[in-house]
Amino acid sequence: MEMVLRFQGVKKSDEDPDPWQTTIHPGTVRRVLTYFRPHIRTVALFVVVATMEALTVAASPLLLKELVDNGIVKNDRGVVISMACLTAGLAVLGAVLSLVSAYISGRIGQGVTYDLRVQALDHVRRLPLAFFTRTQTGVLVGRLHTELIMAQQQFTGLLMAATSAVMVVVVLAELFYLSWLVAVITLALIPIFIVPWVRVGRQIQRRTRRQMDQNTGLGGRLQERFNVQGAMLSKLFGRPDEEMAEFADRAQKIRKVGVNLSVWGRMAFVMMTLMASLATALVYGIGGGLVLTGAFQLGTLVAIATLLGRLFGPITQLSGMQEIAQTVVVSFSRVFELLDLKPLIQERPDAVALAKNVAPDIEFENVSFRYPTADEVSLASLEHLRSDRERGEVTPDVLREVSFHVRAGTLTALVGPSGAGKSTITHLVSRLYDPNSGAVRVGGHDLRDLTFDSLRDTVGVVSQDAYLFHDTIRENLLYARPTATEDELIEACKGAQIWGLIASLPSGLDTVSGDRGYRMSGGEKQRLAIARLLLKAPSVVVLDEATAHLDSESEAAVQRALKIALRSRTSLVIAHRLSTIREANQILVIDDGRVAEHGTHEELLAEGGLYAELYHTQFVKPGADGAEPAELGAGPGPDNAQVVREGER
Ligand SMILES: Nc1ncnc2c1ncn2[C@@H]1O[C@H](COP(=O)(O)OP(=O)(O)OP(=O)(O)O)[C@@H](O)[C@H]1O
Repeated sequence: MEMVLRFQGVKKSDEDPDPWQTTIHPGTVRRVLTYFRPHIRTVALFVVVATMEALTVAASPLLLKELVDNGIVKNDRGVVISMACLTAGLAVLGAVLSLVSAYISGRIGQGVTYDLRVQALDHVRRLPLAFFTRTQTGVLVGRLHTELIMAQQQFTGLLMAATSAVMVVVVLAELFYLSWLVAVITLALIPIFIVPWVRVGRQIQRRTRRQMDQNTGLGGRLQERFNVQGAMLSKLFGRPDEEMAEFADRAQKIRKVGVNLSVWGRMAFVMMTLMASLATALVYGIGGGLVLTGAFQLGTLVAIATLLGRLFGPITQLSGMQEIAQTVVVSFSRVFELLDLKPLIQERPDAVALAKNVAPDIEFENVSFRYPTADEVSLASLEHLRSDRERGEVTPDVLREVSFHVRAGTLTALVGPSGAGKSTITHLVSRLYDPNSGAVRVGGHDLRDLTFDSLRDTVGVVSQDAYLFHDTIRENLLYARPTATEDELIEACKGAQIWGLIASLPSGLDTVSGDRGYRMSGGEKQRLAIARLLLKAPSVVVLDEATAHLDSESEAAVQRALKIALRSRTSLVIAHRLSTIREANQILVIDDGRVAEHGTHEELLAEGGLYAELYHTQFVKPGADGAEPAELGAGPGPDNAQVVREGER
């Protein structure tokens, strides 16, 4: 049976739907409890300390009774002093125990959420690229970070409420011991105080969750708009007034819920104080009368009044327990949702490693592929913009029955119209996706039979727009090989034709690069990526040549760097430069997800098919007799660096 947690009575008109109104699947609570198992000893210690704390709290009213009845009333100074000292001692002990229990409950709460956080981060790290292409980064970060912080706080609150449960039991037992009549009246009156309190608690919880959702939403939006690319896009295309209005609207909602929350928080405090005062008045009113009639001793009255003062805090805390528990379970279940996403790409238990330092061949055999649907790889709640219909929509095959063979140590160039499937082919070689049918083989092994480590070591990728972390150039390079020495780093940079630039920077390799550091040009970034590749020294290179216009100096430098990077390696290059295409051992012309033609430059030109057409319309400057070839997708540049043929390697 499914348990549906619904929080009724929320004004929804101008609010987003409440994501906390969530269906909890059977077994979720049990699954949350399994996270306690490793901390069971700490939980046991917590119960012991919480019980001791409750006993110290409960003992002091009895000492006060003794002080009044046998000290003050009987005029015995010794009893007064000793009971006062004992009460003070107990108060100190109670305070120490309270701190200890807060520490232990904090440890349990943090421990449980630590386990969940590490597990979730590890799992998300393994999810396929398709998951990240679909998911809104800000929302994912919110789910993994902000919401878990909230879960942890609530979790600690839940444990503190458990202390309250022990306290309520002990205090009620003592009340019955002192006067069963007062105890019964108290029990009867508790609901009158508790019902409004529960309502207030619920409002606070709901608003806290809404505040968190709104903060996460705004955080995600800021992250998207204020990174360098986002900021540039919004400066070039943005509609500043509308965007500002949207930000202001989100900020306004946060402000509104914040004001609301502070009022409800104050209301809780006022109610608590009011309840304690009313209870004290009631006890002294009724109990005072009983003392006058002789039914009660004065000490008993003082003890009961003190006890009641200590009952309300724990009871109010307990009354909010259900709401807190719901929040914890919902928070956890939102992380479980992520954990339950099965990575489409998995390593087989019997996976084998490829031989190291030997350039393998690459083979595509009848490979068909379509990009996975949103339902297959991601969660609706992390995508926001997609409709249910779109989520299940199956996209058409992007590759259809693709077969080709790249011999070991040779260069294959992929050319073809935009959207033909060239990048998709390279994605399959690095196993970012698995084919839907057919097989991709490297060194004779189906990629699905290889270990992730060995595939990662074997295949090196240089993309068009190489990504750099916001870190020093050194750290960005060491990412490829953490053990590289200074000399090896310099050697790689020299090979990639980027050392001249790095050496001229005041901080050299320690210059911070990336979005917020030293901004490298497209050509420089690609050469740094080539340096990273040289350090990694893979035996297969997958390269997407930059289409961006490079000045002739950069162009020549990139070509020289490539010449070194591709030497003795099996290479698959999405080629945009004529120099690369001409020098390739094999050219594959990709069109509409198929290999339309294959051969060398000369063979394909002679064939007079799609390649010849592409060559004449895009490779050769139109309109000029005997025109010089231009670079495909790049501006004209000297063809002074040649990628070596197999024989020259
Ligand atoms: N993540 C994705 N999800 C769904 N479809 C995708 C995805 N990535 C690419 N496609 C689609 O797959 C097809 C092939 O794309 P691909 O990037 O492989 O083409 P390409 O030949 O490399 O194009 P270009 O030269 O413009 O980079 C295109 O129709 C594209 O829209």
